[in-house]
This record gives sequence, C-alpha cells and structure tokens, in this order.
Amino acid sequence: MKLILLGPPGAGKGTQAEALARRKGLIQLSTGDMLRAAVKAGTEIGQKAEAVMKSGGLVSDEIVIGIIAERIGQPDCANGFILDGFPRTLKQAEALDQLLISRHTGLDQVIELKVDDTALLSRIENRARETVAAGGTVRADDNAEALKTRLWAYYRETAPLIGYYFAQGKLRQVDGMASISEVAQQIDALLEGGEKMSQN
Ligand SMILES: Nc1ncnc2c1ncn2[C@@H]1O[C@H](COP(=O)(O)OP(=O)(O)O)[C@@H](O)[C@H]1O
Repeated sequence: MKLILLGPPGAGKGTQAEALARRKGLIQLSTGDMLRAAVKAGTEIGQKAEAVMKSGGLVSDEIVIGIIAERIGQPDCANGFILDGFPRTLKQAEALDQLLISRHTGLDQVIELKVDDTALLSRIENRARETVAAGGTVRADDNAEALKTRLWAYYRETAPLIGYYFAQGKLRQVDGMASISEVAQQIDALLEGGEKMSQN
C-alpha cells in the first residue's frame, strides 16, 4: 500500500503516519524527519537545507525529490510506504508519479487531514510548550514567525495538490479536528473501503 498523508503543518500528519505505519507494517517516510537528520549529521544536504527550514520556507524540489527517489528504491519500501510531508509542490507530485510509474506501481490513496486554520497556531504552540515541559528541544521552526511562513507555503504551494489528487480519483478526506484515535479510526475505515474496492 502506498499512501500520502496531506495537510497543513500541525494537522497531525506525523502522529498519524507513525501510528498507521505501526498498525499496517508500512514504512513511514517523512521528508521533514529526513531533512532534520541531515541537518543534525551536518551532511551537504543538511547544510543546504538548514536556513530555509529554520525560516519555515520550502527546501528545493531537487533536494527532496532526490531524497525520496533514493529512499523508495530501497528494499524495505517494496511492500509500501506512507509519505508524510512529501509531496509539497506540484513539481514534487509529478516527479513522484513518474518515479512510481517507472517502478510499475502507483499511489493507492491520498488522505487529506482537514483542519481548522485557526486551530493550527495553538496546536503548534502547545507542541512547543509540551516539549519544553518534557525537557526536550523545540524544533527551530516551531515559533510564530516560522509557522506563518510554513502556513503560507502550504496554502500557496501544497494546497493545489488537493485538486491534483482529486482529479486522479485518489483523494480521501478525514476530519483532522477529531481526537487522535478518532482520526486513526477514520483512516482505517478509508483503507478498508479501498481494499474492498480493489477486490471487486
Ligand atoms: N517535501 C518537502 N519540500 C520542501 N521542503 C520540505 C519538504 N518536507 C520538509 N521540508 C522542509 O522541512 C520543514 C519541516 O517539515 P515537516 O516536519 O514536514 O513540518 P510540518 O510540521 O510543517 O509539517 C519544512 O518547513 C520545510 O522547510
């Protein structure tokens, strides 16, 4: 199964992708996590990405497409994966389609987590507060200014993907404002429906 979780920053993609990957035995591919690891390791990609990530802007298509192309070619991805944070631009979506076509496969479903815009800021502020309370390190881009840039990038660059996948008949939507477990149940219901459809 090859899935995309789509939604604005703070929508809960990471939380749901991780839990879903565990439930279904799929690989979670988060470009945000991969880029943060590259920054931490000080690789060439990390050095290129660090400043733009910190400001809340988007890393270049070339870099993220390269990372994903390399990763989905690895054997552990053969059974399926959940993309979280990729694609984020139409160019990335088209590159992904081409990559999958060249592997004689394609996406099963794109699940959009629909959330109330005004709830996002407080969610991210809470995430930063809880992390500090737990003694952890807050992400460099979890502050009001970078969040505004991330939201802006989402609406300008990523939201058009909703139309792109709707036109492909792949788009499904869940209510991202529901509790974590309710969202997970909605996703499971969609996936069960999809499996039944593909058996017919
Ligand atoms: N597919 C991508 N294209 C461009 N930049 C990306 C991509 N994925 C992650 N990034 C960079 O990493 C940052 C953090 O990504 P992520 O962890 O997915 O955050 P969010 O909580 O905003 O969904 C983004 O703001 C962006 O700078």
